[in-house]
Amino acid sequence: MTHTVGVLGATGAVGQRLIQLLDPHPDFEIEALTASSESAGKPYRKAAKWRISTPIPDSVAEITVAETDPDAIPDVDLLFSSLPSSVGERVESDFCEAGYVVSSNSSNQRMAEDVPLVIPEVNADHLGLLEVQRDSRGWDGAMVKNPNCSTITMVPTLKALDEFGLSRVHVATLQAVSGAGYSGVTSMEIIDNAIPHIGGEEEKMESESKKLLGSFDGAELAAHDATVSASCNRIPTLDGHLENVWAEFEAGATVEDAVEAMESYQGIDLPSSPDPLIRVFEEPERPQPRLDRERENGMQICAGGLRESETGIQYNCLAHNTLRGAAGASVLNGELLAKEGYL
Ligand SMILES: NC(=O)C1=CN([C@@H]2O[C@H](COP(=O)(O)OP(=O)(O)OC[C@H]3O[C@@H](n4cnc5c(N)ncnc54)[C@H](OP(=O)(O)O)[C@@H]3O)[C@@H](O)[C@H]2O)C=CC1
Ligand SMILES: N[C@@H](CC(=O)OP(=O)(O)O)C(=O)O
Repeated sequence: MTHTVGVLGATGAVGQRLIQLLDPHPDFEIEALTASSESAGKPYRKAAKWRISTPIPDSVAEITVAETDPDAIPDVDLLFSSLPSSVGERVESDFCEAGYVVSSNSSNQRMAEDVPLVIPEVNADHLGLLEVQRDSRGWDGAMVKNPNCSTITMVPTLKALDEFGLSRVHVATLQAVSGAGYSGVTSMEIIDNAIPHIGGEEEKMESESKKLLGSFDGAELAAHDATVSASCNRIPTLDGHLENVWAEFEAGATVEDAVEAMESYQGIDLPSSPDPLIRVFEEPERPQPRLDRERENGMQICAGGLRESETGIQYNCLAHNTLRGAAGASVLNGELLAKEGYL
């Protein structure tokens, strides 16, 4: 069954990635695009500075961009939101109140108690929080969030390893410039350089991971009790976040155990979910951003360099930050909402 969809913030970097994924999608048909007042009223091809290497799809080129307002768009089954979080904070709830189901990539409300933060292959059951959300907020619509791109890169591997009793995680990231948006980091700042600070990123990785790995009893969500410590760094790659992880466990785990747990980790049957979810490399120098970010349409999680450290297992992981980590993550959540009958 085909569902009609719209994109809030459609002219932006993540909005364009959403359109790239939704235009050929088997189950979704784009009917509404919104942006700021500057863009509203223009055909999409004029409002958006298209910066993706595949051409702007014919299906959206002539759609008139609407104001980001529930009264300005047609009645579609599902909205994807890639608004700046300050704007999302202000308007996303209005759409939910007006009856829209919103799959959002923006960071606002990710940690709210009644908002499911979901990676479908990790915690699809947390979608049950939508019943709690509808009761508490009196909405006909619903809001589901995907996590931060750095968090998405690491958490599927941690979930696979949690069978050994995850107790402590340290992670250091090497994040691509696209995570900061098209104008986020200037060339003078990043060429021949690395920046050991990304505002708010470490706190997001630490808190979002524990929510994602937590358990939902049908009424409340309990965060995982592992401690997570993150150090986030920007490097001059275009796309693909690479992360160095040190994981500690209550039970012992060998490298062979960890490889087996990651390779055999069961994903989920959704159109955008890869099989296998996690690709584990034997070559110690992989994964690498340039070589591995596009695997499985940019949706696979890659891992490698596994070794037994003094405290547990050390490894590297990588994912495409604007596909698996942003637009693709929202589309996957949309597919899950459709499968679970929320549309
Ligand atoms: N998880 C991840 O890897 C990533 C997540 N993100 C997150 O995704 C979101 C979007 O990021 P990105 O695409 O880079 O941002 P952009 O700045 O490229 O795009 C923002 C979009 O929101 C619209 N917009 C801006 N202000 C308003 C407003 N006041 N009212 C309505 N619409 C508005 C813009 O429209 P207009 O063109 O008219 O200005 C544009 O469509 C952010 O929350 C960001 O933090 C971003 C990158 C990666
Ligand atoms: N902060 C991420 C991208 C981002 O915007 O994250 P979030 O979705 O949490 O706002 C990066 O710089 O790579």
